Amino acid sequence: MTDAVLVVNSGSTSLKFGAYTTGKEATLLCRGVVDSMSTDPHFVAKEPDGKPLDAHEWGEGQVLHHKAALNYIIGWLEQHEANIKVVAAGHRVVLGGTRFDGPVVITPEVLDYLDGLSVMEPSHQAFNVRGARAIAEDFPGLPQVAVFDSSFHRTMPDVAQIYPLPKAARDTGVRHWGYHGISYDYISRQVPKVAPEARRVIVGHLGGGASVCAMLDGKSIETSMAFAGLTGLPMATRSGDVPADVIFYLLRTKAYTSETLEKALYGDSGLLGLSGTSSDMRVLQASPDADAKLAVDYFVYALVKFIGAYTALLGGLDALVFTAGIGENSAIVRAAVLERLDWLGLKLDAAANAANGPRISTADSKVAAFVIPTNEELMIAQHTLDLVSSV
Ligand SMILES: Nc1ncnc2c1ncn2[C@@H]1O[C@H](COP(=O)(O)OP(=O)(O)O)[C@@H](O)[C@H]1O
Ligand SMILES: CC(=O)OP(=O)(O)O
Ligand SMILES: [Mg+2]
Repeated sequence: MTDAVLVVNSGSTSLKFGAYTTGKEATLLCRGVVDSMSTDPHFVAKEPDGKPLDAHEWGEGQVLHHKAALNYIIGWLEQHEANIKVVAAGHRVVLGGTRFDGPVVITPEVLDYLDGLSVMEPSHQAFNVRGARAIAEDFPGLPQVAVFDSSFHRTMPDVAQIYPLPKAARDTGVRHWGYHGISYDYISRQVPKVAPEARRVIVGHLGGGASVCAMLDGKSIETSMAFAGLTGLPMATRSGDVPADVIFYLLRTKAYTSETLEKALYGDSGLLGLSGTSSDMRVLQASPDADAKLAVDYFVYALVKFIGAYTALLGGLDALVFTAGIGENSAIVRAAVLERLDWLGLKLDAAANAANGPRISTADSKVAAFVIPTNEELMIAQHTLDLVSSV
């Protein structure tokens, strides 16, 4: 049996996992997902290089709760060819609130605090907590750690962490939290390896959820995803920034109720809303449809707008980094963004960009641009090992 840290990213309908070695440096043993948990649950496990290891289906119409999914995963790890004994679990939790600016060992009291934050972040938080609670109930002796997306952004200056609202509204706990911090934490540790001189860095975490982060000396000073997972860049199905006056108009005219509008902003907007056909950048890029092109154009437009603003906040730019699904794989989006940043002295190396980097700017470009694959799971495994071995 190999001892392992189980990394869990527990979402609303999917539960992603990775098993990592213990010891000084975490190394991936295997990973997988239980998908479509409320409609057609199926399990897939893969080797670190992506080779399929195993699969299982529960059947269409079946509902698999987080608890059952985690029991299945832990049982599978121990019993199948993987032969892995889970000795600790690390969870991705999007919001740590004011209490946690770094990873924390999970206790029942910590879980209650984190669950209490779900009202602020409806799309991830409650599901993240549910995964941790399921393990706490069924494997009570297992040490667990929560690693937060919002923690990385607690270095933002005070002025960047507030909104210009009346004190009564601010006193309810409204803050610019920021997200994707586990990914930014990882990237901030990679940047010095490829650009040791770079102090002013902008990173685009462009996945299904997407955001931009301005980093000075590896620390977040601003980020685009704001209070919950809805704001900033347009995303696969989330709107990104939409003015509050538009929201009020849609409610006042009764085009939507607050429930249907929230659902539309989270689930039917962004790339899907603009294209009317797909939330997947790959599909949109390949489509001849004018609305698909509009969706891609808007994504690039919003990205350039944030990069421009963040360059001003940083007082210039040394390096631009693309990461996550779109950032790592879409040469089209990266080229379109860099083309519009020519004024910054950013020069695209087209061949390197087509090969997905790592450096996609030319040697004489004043600003360097990189593709750096993110690794949120490794970051969670490492933080978990650090905390568990120190308790
Ligand atoms: N080759 C590609 N070209 C363009 N976009 C891609 C490519 N591969 C993946 N993507 C985009 O990446 C997105 C998923 O990113 P990822 O970081 O894996 O997402 P998440 O963590 O949100 O599930 C997909 O929605 C898809 O649009
Ligand atoms: C916080 C957030 O939006 O995460 P994801 O991109 O995983 O949906
Ligand atoms: Mg992601």
